[in-house]
Amino acid sequence: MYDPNADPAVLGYDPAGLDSFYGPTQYAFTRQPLNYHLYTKPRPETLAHRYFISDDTREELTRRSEATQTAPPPGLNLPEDLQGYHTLAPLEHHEPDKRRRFVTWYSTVYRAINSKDGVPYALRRIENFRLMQQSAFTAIEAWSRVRHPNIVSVREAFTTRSFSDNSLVVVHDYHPDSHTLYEAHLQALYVPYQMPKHPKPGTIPERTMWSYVIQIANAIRAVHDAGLAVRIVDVTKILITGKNRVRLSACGIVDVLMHEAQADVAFLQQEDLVMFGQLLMQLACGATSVIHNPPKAMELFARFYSADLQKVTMFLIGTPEPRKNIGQVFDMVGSRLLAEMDEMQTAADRLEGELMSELENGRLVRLLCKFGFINERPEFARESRWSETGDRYIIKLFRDYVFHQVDEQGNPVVNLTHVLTCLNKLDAGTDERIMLISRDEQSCLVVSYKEIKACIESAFSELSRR
Ligand SMILES: Nc1ncnc2c1ncn2[C@@H]1O[C@H](COP(=O)(O)OP(=O)(O)OP(=O)(O)O)[C@@H](O)[C@H]1O
Repeated sequence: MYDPNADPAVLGYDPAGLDSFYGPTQYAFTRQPLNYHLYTKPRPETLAHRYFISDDTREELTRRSEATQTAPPPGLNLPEDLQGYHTLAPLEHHEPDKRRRFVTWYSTVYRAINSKDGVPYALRRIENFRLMQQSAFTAIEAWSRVRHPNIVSVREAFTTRSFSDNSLVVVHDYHPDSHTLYEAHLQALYVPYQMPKHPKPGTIPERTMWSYVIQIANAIRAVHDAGLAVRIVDVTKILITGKNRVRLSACGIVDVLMHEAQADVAFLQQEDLVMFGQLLMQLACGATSVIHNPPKAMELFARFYSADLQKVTMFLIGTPEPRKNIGQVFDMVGSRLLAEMDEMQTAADRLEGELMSELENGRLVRLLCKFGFINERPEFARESRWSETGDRYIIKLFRDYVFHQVDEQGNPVVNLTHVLTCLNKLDAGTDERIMLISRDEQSCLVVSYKEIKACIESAFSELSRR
C-alpha cells in the first residue's frame, strides 16, 4: 500500500530548503493581484466541485495565506528583533488619527514571526506603560492555560524598550485575515466624494446574533470557570474569522494594566455580563453610542429582533447581583443551541468533504513528481536501455497515453478528466488493461494499470538508490 507519509523522505525533500521561513532576511512577500480562478477556469464541466475544493473556501484560505505573508510598508522603523520575534508588521486597519485608547493607553497590534518555531503570532503592544511589579504577569500565566475555540490564546508577555519607550507586549495566537466585530458591523464606510455610509439598526440577521450570543457566552463561561474575568468585552476586541466565527481577543492585558487596582473577581465577572449585554445592544442597533441611551436602544431592538433576544440582553445589562451568572444565558438560548450545533456539524462535514478531495489531489501530485523524476532525464538521453526499453519504455508510452493524445484532426486532447481518471487508476493499480501505442505507430503493448504501477515503482526506486 502506498504510504503518503513516507513520501517526503522518498522524494528527498530537503527541510533545509524551508529555512528562509525561520530567518528574517528573506521573509518578504509583495501582494500581487491574484486571479483566484486561475487554476480551475479550464476544468471540464463534469469535474465541477468534484476534484477541487470549492471556490469560496479556496479564496478564503488564499486570503489568509496572503495576510500571513504580506510585507509591512517600508519606513516604519520597527525593531528587527523583539525578544525572539522578527518581521513585525502592524495589523491596524484604520487611519492613525482615528486611534482609540485601550483603557487609558494606546495600543498597536503587530504580526510577527517567532524565531524558534517559525509561526506568526499577534503581538499587542501597549505604549508608554511602565510595569511596576513583576507579579502583574501571574495573570498571563493563568490566561496561557485557557484554551477555548472562542478565545484567542494568550502565549506570553514581556516588557521592552525596543520601541524607544517602555512598552508592554502580550503575545497571542494570530488569526490571519480576521476583523473585529466593530470593523465587520459598525464601522462607517467612507467612499471618496460620497456621503459616508453608516450601518443601520437591525442589519445583522437574528440567526447571526444568536450565533454570537452562543459563542461569546461559551467563551465567557470558560473564562469564569477558570476563575478569571474577561474584563474587556468590546466590539473592537472580538475577532471574527471566516463565516461568523468569533473569538475574544486581548485577554489578559487588562489584568496586567490594572494589577495595582485589586478587584474582586466575582464583581469583575458581573461586569463582563453587563459589557456583553451592551455589546449585543450595539450590534443590534448598528452604533456604539446607543449604550448611552438605553430606552432608545431597546425601542430599536424591539423593532428588529425577537422578544427572546431582547430578554437575554436585558438580563445581561440588568443590575449585577451575586447569583447572576453566564450559565443562565444558556437556559434562555434553549433550542437555538441545537440549531448552532447543526450548523457547526454541517460546516465540519463540508470541510471534511473538501479535505477528502485535496487528499486525492495530494496523492496525484506525488505521482506526477515521480513521473517528472523518471521521464526525459537528460543524463540518460543516450542510454537507450534506460528510457527506451522495458519498464521505462512502458512509462514513456503511458505518459503519452495520459498527456499527449491527439484527436482525429491531430489536435491535442486537453481533457483533465481523462488525466485524473488515468492517474487514479494507476495509483490504485487496477487490473484494467489499456493499449499503449508507440509514437511511430509501429508497435503496441497491452498492459494493465497494475503492471504500469509496478514499472513506475521499480524505475523510481532504482533512481533513488543511485
Ligand atoms: N490575534 C489576532 N490575530 C489576527 N489579527 C488580529 C489579532 N488581534 C487583533 N488583530 C487585528 O488587528 C487589528 C487591530 O486590532 P485592535 O484590537 O487594535 O482593533 P482596533 O479596532 O484598531 O482597536 P483600537 O482602536 O483599540 O486599536 C484588527 O483589525 C484585528 O483584526
